[in-house]
Formats: sequence, structure tokens, C-alpha cells
Amino acid sequence: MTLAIRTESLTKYYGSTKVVDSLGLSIDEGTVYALLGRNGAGKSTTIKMLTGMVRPSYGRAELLGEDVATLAPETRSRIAYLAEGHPLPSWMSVGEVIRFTRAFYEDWDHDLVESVLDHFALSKRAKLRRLSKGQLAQVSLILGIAPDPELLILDDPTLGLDTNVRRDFLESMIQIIQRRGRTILFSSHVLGDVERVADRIGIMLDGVLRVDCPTEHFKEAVRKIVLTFDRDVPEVPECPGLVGSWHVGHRLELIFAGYGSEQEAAVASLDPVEVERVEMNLEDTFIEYTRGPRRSLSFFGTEEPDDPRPGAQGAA
Ligand SMILES: Nc1ncnc2c1ncn2[C@@H]1O[C@H](COP(=O)(O)OP(=O)(O)OP(=O)(O)O)[C@@H](O)[C@H]1O
Repeated sequence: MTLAIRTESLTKYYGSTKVVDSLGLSIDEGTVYALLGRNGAGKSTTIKMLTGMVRPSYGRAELLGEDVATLAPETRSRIAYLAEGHPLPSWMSVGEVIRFTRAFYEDWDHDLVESVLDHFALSKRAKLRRLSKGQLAQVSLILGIAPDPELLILDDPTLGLDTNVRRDFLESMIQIIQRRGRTILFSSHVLGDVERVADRIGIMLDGVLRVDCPTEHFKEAVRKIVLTFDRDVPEVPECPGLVGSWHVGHRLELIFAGYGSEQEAAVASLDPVEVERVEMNLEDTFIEYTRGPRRSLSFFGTEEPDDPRPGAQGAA
């Protein structure tokens, strides 16, 4: 399988703050990959390094098998990038921005543009400054997909859109791109959407990629177990895969990444009066996982990063 995106020890410092820490990503062609993380986790910085807008402090990135730092114009034309907030020249009309963008590309799928304009009920005569956020996102998507890119990178494409517009946008994006076996990398905060469209997720915590695995694998692996006691909540023993524990009154919530016989035995040793396994969707799973201690788990396909600086200590 060919890799559409590959990064090696990709690291960014702003001043003395490390905002992306030794990122090692390998994304196969044809994958819809969602990059997740709380505000400030380093998603946009990662995307900007991938698209050559920000220079890494250390490490390197490849798109479609070529180093981002020396990407040939032909390779660049096989990649589309939709920036956060969909910045577009507001004085142009929809038709004008389409004609303007078209001039930069050799390939341009005119029929696709017409059919997606029609699908979104967008008029070519409409001025961009009069469009809603959702409509601007739709125009951006059209401009991004018209050159039929092999790789589409989107930074929080549905930010600020209402639920219906968001769903329609994502569904259209997936239908159009995936039908052609293309690769998509997008960042998002809307976990319900991610759950429906992403094959694979990466979760960044404080600049570190802590999870990198199929979406289903993550959902299945993270378990919330709620224990009830008829006495004070006992001390929780060390246990592999335990990523968080909280107690309120006589209830103890435990979050595990990987729940098997060893974890079951640890739970039983606490001698609760009741054990409840709580079902979680991706949103719950993400929240529970990201509020726990910042631990790396090989379970999710990532390793603790090493600081690439010569003589530096491993990351905390
Ligand atoms: N140009 C910059 N100069 C200094 N610090 C920056 C710069 N750009 C980003 N940062 C910092 O880097 C960290 C990561 O920011 P980034 O925008 O990559 O996060 P994010 O995960 O995309 O967040 P959000 O979900 O809020 O968009 C933040 O602490 C941010 O303040």
C-alpha cells in the first residue's frame, strides 16, 4: 500500500514551547483520516507543516511520496488544501472565483463543478461577501475538488457550520472524493461527524500524537466501568491500560484503554457491590480519554516520542 502522507519526527517549536512533538504519521492512500484534539493540541500547526505553510523545527514530511520542502509543482497540483475559515476574495462572485482558481490548474473537472454547484443550489452570480459561512465552505470545497486532487487536506472544514449544513458538507465531500479512491486528512472537533466518515483517527494531546488507529478500534478499546461501593471508595491499584479514575461519593469511574481479564481482576479486587459497563460513542470516548493522564499507549499504535534535538531528553 502506498502512503499518501508520511511524517518523521515532525516537530515545531514556537519560542521555547514545543507545540508539535515528534509526530510520526503514516496514512495509506484511500484513507479518510481525522485529526482530533482539544483546542491548542497542535492540529493546525501540523496541517500547516504538511502543506508547507509553516517550516518544521525538526523532522520531515512527505506528501504523495515527495518531501514537502521540495514538492514539485506537478505533485502540488495533485493536492488540495482547504484552510480554516475558508478565506476567499470577498469581492468576487462564485463564478469569478471559480474562473480565477481554474487558471492555476491543468486539470479541472467542469462537470463536477456544475453538478456540485447544483447540489448546493449555489448561483454563480452570487457575491462571496453575501454568502453564509456554510455556503463559503461549499464554494471552498468545490474549488478544492475541481482539480480532482489525489489528496485533500482540510483544516476544521465544518467550523462554525450548523448541524445540517455540516452533515451535508461532509457527506458530499466523502461521496465526491471517496468515489475516486482519494485520500482525505481533516481536523475536526465534531466527533459525531468524525465517527460517521473517518476510517482512522489520530488524537493529539499537547502536541503529541497519542492515538493513531482505526476509528472502530478506538471506540471498542476504551471502556468506562462504573463501580458502586457500600463503603468509602478504595484506593485504585496500578493497572495496565488504566487511563483515568474519578470518584463521586460511593461511585468510582474507571477508564481503560484495553479491557481484558487482567483489568477485570483488578476491578473485582476492589470488591464493589455493583459493576456497570457504560456504552460510549466516539464523543464520550474521546472526552474520557483526553481528560485522563497524558499517557502514551502502544495499544493505539503510537510510541512515546523522542525529542529529536541532539542530546535532548525524551518527551514527558
Ligand atoms: N504563529 C504562532 N506563534 C506562536 N504560537 C502559536 C502560533 N500558532 C499556533 N501557536 C500555538 O501553538 C499551539 C497549537 O496551536 P494549533 O493552532 O496548532 O492548535 P489546534 O489543535 O489547531 O487548536 P484549535 O482546535 O483551537 O484550532 C497553541 O498553543 C497555539 O497558541
